Amino acid sequence: MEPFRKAVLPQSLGVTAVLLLSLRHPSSVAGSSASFLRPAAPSLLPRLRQRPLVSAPQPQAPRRHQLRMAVGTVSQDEMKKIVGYKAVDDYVKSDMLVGLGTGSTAAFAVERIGEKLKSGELSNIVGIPTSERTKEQALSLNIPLVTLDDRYDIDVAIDGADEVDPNLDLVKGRGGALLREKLVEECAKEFVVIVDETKLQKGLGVDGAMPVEVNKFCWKFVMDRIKGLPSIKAVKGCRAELRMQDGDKPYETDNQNYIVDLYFDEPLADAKQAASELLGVTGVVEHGLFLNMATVCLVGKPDGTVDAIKRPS
Ligand SMILES: O=C[C@H](O)[C@H](O)[C@H](O)COP(=O)(O)O
Repeated sequence: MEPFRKAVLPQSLGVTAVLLLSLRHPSSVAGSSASFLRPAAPSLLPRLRQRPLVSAPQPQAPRRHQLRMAVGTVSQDEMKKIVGYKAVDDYVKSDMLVGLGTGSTAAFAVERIGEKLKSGELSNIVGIPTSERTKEQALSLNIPLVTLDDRYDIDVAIDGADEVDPNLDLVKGRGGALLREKLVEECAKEFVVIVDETKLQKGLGVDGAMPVEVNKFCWKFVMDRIKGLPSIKAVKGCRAELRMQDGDKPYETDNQNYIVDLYFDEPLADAKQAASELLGVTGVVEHGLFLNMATVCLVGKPDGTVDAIKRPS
């Protein structure tokens, strides 16, 4: 991973230059990024100048370095778009059942599927959305949908993540969709994680909230029990907060549950143990540790290229 410097660049800088460079010198675009950019280039350039077509901002648990940008060329939003489009171009084929993720990065993958269905490049795609907002976006793009109750032979799921460690284990759920995401992504033959480079971490739980979805009933009691779990309370600086929305109202998930966000000053020493202890607490519905699930991670980089990292075997 390249080091980050805290610097803010004008958004207009960069992507145009990188795309022009990529078009003139395709070999300068890393790996399979070249094949991604070449066919899409004529239509991609004008589109990248627009603001991203994502749904209205959702309440998100804060991320410590959310505004951090690498000194480079493309903005964080542009990295998300490039990586979201590439995931669809590389992993989605006609006739597939596709898990549709949630969040600002996954929204670009959904957008690309809609676009390719409309143009006829893809046909007979059926999606399974991981949240109500993804469902709305997919329906607006005329993507046919089913639920897990109808089918669960998912060929590929594409979703963002809040943190990715070197084993491709993840923290997810800062957008509140963790339960449905985990249900869908556990069924997928291929789970493609799409992130910009700022999401790569050496360990899990250190760059912002680690969400836990809990039943509303006796949530304070459940939160206290979570804080007291050996693998949680042992982590330096551990604290727990009920996620709020609009100031003083608890945030509610699509499943009408609450979210307890855990914060730490250092990464979880044993994420597997923490996952198992969390699920042992009555009242915990699901947690945001997605361990041993991702099969590949596509990482959007500040120079407009994409790295593909396979799960270490
Ligand atoms: O609940 C939200 C999901 O887990 C998202 O995949 C995650 O928060 C990443 O979202 P974004 O791509 O907006 O950073």
